[in-house]
Amino acid sequence: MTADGLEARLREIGEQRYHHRHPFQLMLQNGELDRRQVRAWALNRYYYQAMIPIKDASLMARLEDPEWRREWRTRLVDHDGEAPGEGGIERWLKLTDGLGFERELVQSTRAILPGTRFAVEAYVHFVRDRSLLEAIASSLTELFSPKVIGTRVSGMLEHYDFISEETLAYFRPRLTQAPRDAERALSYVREHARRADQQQAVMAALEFKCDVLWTMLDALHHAYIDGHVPPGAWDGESGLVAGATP
Ligand SMILES: O=C(O)c1cc(C(=O)O)c2c(n1)C(=O)C(=O)c1cc(C(=O)O)[nH]c1-2
Repeated sequence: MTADGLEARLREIGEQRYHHRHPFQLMLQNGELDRRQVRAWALNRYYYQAMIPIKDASLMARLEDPEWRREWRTRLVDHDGEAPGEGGIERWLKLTDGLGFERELVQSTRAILPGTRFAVEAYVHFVRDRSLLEAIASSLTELFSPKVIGTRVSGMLEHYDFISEETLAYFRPRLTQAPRDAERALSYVREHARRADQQQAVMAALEFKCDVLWTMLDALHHAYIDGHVPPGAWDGESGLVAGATP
């Protein structure tokens, strides 16, 4: 397959399997969730945010070219910031603050769903254990994130009176960071996946990553929409600051 052919296949995988199609995502953007369900989403997704720089640090440690390490380093800065109080993780905490969560509960991650934990850990392990090409390819879901983020942000602002531009501040920089990161990862993959077996591995890596994101939303759906909250996971009430609207 040519590089263009491979890119077209990758875009097809995203169209079919990315979480923009997940029922929980559709309910979130269409205003069909209650405050408790939106809280559960923010609480669980914190774990993804917190682990992204850890997976990127492990990926970066395997990049032998300083040029590529410099490129990848910006991802760590985007999430961790250059100083305390900055960066994506901190902005995600602004969202959980806005939803009334105590930071201690969020940052401890003790109340997240086991499904969230297993899915996110699987991503971190995949990036650590597979080839560098597969690790980089697994970040390519970001080709599709600006669109789903745009729909999610405008839907949430329209439908939920407990959500504001300020609490959703996490997503604004992602609209420029994600395309930049995805373009770099895509150019790496186009250049390095030449043989058929490499191209198959790249497509499988993207499918795996779509499954990670899908599984995170499945876990939320099962617990907080179907009502099967696993033992030990957030019960919908605890961990809120005194005076937060239930
Ligand atoms: O809101 C979203 O739908 C969404 C999706 C994804 C993604 O496609 O993996 C990421 C993000 N957000 C995100 O904010 C982010 O920092 C991020 C990093 C990565 C990655 O795989 O390295 N994906 C994503």
